[in-house]
Amino acid sequence: MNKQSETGVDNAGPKVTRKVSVAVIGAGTAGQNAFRQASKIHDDIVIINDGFWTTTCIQVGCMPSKLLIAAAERAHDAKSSAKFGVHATVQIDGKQVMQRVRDERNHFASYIKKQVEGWPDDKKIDGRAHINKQGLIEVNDELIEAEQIIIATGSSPFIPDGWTDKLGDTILTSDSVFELTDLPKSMAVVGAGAIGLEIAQALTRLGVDVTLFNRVKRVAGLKDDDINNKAIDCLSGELTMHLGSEINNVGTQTNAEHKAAFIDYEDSAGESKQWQGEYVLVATGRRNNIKQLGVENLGVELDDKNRPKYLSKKTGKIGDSNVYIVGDANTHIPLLHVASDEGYSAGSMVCENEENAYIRPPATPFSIVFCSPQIVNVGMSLPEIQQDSNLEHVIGSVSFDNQGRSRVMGVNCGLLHIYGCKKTDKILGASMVGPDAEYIGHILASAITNDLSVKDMLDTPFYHPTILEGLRTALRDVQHKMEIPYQYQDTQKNSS
Ligand SMILES: Cc1cc2nc3c(=O)[nH]c(=O)nc-3n(C[C@H](O)[C@H](O)[C@H](O)COP(=O)(O)OP(=O)(O)OC[C@H]3O[C@@H](n4cnc5c(N)ncnc54)[C@H](O)[C@@H]3O)c2cc1C
Ligand SMILES: NC(=O)c1ccc[n+]([C@@H]2O[C@H](COP(=O)([O-])OP(=O)(O)OC[C@H]3O[C@@H](n4cnc5c(N)ncnc54)[C@H](O)[C@@H]3O)[C@@H](O)[C@H]2O)c1
Repeated sequence: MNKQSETGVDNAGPKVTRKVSVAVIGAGTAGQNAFRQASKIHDDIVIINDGFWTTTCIQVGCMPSKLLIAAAERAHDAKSSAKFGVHATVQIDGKQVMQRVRDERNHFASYIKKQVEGWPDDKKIDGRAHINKQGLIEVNDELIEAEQIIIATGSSPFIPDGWTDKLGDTILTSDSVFELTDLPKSMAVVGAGAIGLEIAQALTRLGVDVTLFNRVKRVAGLKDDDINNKAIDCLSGELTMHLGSEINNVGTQTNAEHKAAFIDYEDSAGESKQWQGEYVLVATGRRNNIKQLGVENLGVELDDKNRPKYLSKKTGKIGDSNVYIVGDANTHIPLLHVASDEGYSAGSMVCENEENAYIRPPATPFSIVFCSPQIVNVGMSLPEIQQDSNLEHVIGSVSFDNQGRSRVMGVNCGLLHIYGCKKTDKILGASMVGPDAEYIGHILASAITNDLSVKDMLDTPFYHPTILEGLRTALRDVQHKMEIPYQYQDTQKNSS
């Protein structure tokens, strides 16, 4: 990877301190997997990481957010049990809630720490890497020449220009919110993507006065309008949302000796308003950590959104170079299981027997937002399907508002759309808001990955009474709309 030796240009600068077969930059999920895999073959390998060695997912991402949601669900169940004739008094100890989030997070982190501690010290470098003009990796006082480089530098919260200064210590992101030692009284959450929705609802359920802002009338980036509208409908019962609002200014002001954050915004009707409260959690998206890294010095071209061009979605390889960009760093699908698979594949690719490497196929697109009811997307989105005129599609649908088991459990709000292909009897994709969506999503993802037909799925048993029977109703609707007469039986309509 040393451009100096390729070009023959003499470099009067510092000398290379080590030469390695493989350098992994970033020790999150993707980087650690790549390192573990590549270490099976290569001994001259190095992994460089800036910050904690325990992964974003465990430290500030998936795990602490789900721990907060777990507490919120307990509070919600207790508070909403009166309709079952069960009356409970709920007292929320904010300090204990936040302490458990961190204690359990640290418990998960300790396993990763232990693994990393087991790696030889001379293969780990704690520091921020930069790739210099010669294509060499600069980190601390080292200059490393690597034959192959795996970049797994992850992503960071995006904060709109100037907000950090204007909001001072009232600003929070997902990197800092889980470090709060107590639950605040009030909070604005800006951004109704996965992060904003999950945290806003959890904190609301824990008694925080939360106001959620989003500039478009959409939650969780839903692309199917009916599902989006249903999600807004289900969530708005307990969550104060200003969707389609435009934030014009943010800042702090002192009222009666208390410092408060404020947000000046125009609501969706165009009326100017102000919100005031204790904290502003900025959840306006994440950006890949690549801009400052110097990847252009390795010949990697980035597009105007900092996405690497010529990226193999299977392996993270960039064109025919010896550079791999995996996990959130490549922005392809910034989710944990994808980072994990991509790291594994890149780690296998840099091994000598590349041809025999097991490369996991790109996963079927699949995402879950753990708000309540959950939001799930699987396979192709509706706009993607609609753009392809060859895909003759039908939309099978089921409402969970009156679905048997959902109603029994008091979680009956939701809608599932399954996009079926008329020509092939296969499932193209699905979008859902509703109870047990995480399980329904997994079944659909498995069906798409394994190329099952709608008939195959309907020939498998659905136990009664389950929320999953709703999936069967939607599949039957798909089959009915496909108008494949030999498959559709009127009698099947009676599901319970
Ligand atoms: C609040 C939150 C909740 C989430 N919930 C979920 C969820 O429920 N399910 C899900 O699938 N996904 C979830 N995600 C996304 C998931 O956490 C990420 O997709 C995943 O952790 C990315 O892993 P990674 O290995 O690509 O990056 P990371 O784990 O971020 O690792 C990157 C590492 O590289 C280091 N680094 C960066 N630049 C340099 C440099 N120049 N030199 C050296 N080191 C560097 C970083 O410090 C970091 O240690 C969530 C994310 C957040 C923030
Ligand atoms: N359950 C999960 O799988 C999970 C959970 C959390 C995070 N994640 C990952 O983290 C990524 C980032 O999540 P995210 O929620 O931060 O980003 P996102 O891009 O999904 O959502 C950001 C939201 O902020 C809004 N927004 C942006 N700028 C705004 C502004 N100035 N004013 C008002 N609204 C604004 C956008 O319209 C969008 O709705 C996700 O794409 C996902 O990959 C996954």
